[in-house]
Amino acid sequence: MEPVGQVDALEVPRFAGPSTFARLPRREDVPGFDVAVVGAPFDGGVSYRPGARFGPAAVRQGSRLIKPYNPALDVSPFAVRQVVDAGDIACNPFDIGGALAQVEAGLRELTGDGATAITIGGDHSIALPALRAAHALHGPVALVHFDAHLDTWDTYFGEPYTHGTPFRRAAEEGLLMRDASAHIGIRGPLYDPRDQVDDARFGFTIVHCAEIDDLGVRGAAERVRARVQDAPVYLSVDIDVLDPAFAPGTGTPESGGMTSRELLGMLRGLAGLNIVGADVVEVAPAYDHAEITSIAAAAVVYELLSLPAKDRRLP
Ligand SMILES: N=C(N)NCCCC(=O)O
Ligand SMILES: [Zn+2]
Ligand SMILES: [Zn+2]
Repeated sequence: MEPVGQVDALEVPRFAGPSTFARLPRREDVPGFDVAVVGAPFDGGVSYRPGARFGPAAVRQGSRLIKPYNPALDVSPFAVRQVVDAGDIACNPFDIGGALAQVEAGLRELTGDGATAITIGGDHSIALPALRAAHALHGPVALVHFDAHLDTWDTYFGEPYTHGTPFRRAAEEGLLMRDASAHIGIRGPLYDPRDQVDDARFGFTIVHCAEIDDLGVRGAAERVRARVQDAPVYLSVDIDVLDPAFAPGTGTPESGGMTSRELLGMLRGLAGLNIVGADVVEVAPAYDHAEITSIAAAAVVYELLSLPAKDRRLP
């Protein structure tokens, strides 16, 4: 059966009707699916500005202009696989551990029959249960992590589960392959020089944001490809990897970031990797202007949906 695609924007105006991601069908509207876009509206792990709980709704709204054909990768991602919007996972806003368990259970349920999920956060703490769910299916994964921040810190106020700590927990829990993961876009002040030593110990290499000036987008993508090779990849995009000019609507903005063109170009440069799961997190729409951040995040999700579709082209 042909996949059910988007509502036709030449028949029903883009601004009309329900706000599913890219105006795709809801999970319950089709018999089955290959890929689910799902919201994890939880922001109980933030250290600064709150509001990422409204990220999923804002990214859906920011996705209304997306069209079916992606010329940059020469694919029609919604024609070669059934992509659905699976709604939001209900997350307890008063219980971090409970919310993370709900995200893990929600993702396991969605992906148990071989589908993949792209999760829209929510703050970055939701990447930990997403990695747990990916690990349950694939074993240890290579993490490709776009962010201004390392997010491998230990605790905040003594708390282990926060948006600054998911990848330390993931390494401790054995969810990551040894020496296969990479951070891209890192910049800004650290707490201590040892932060980077700890980070390396957890198996990460860093493509610092300023290095992209010298390596170029293609060179930076090459470094990531060489690092992960054919490992199962979990791809996590903290929208604050973009400069605040390109993503003002986020909780912990850092000056001197990537342009959205660089980020989209780097994602396209990762076509062919074995991506088993992904997220886009930290969109906090209360700080956004003119949907700049949510449109960028929606474009990131679109590229993520296009990457595996590249291998599944219609004849
Ligand atoms: N935005 C994320 N995920 N992490 C930022 C942590 C910044 C801090 O140490 O407060
Ligand atoms: Zn960040
Ligand atoms: Zn982060």
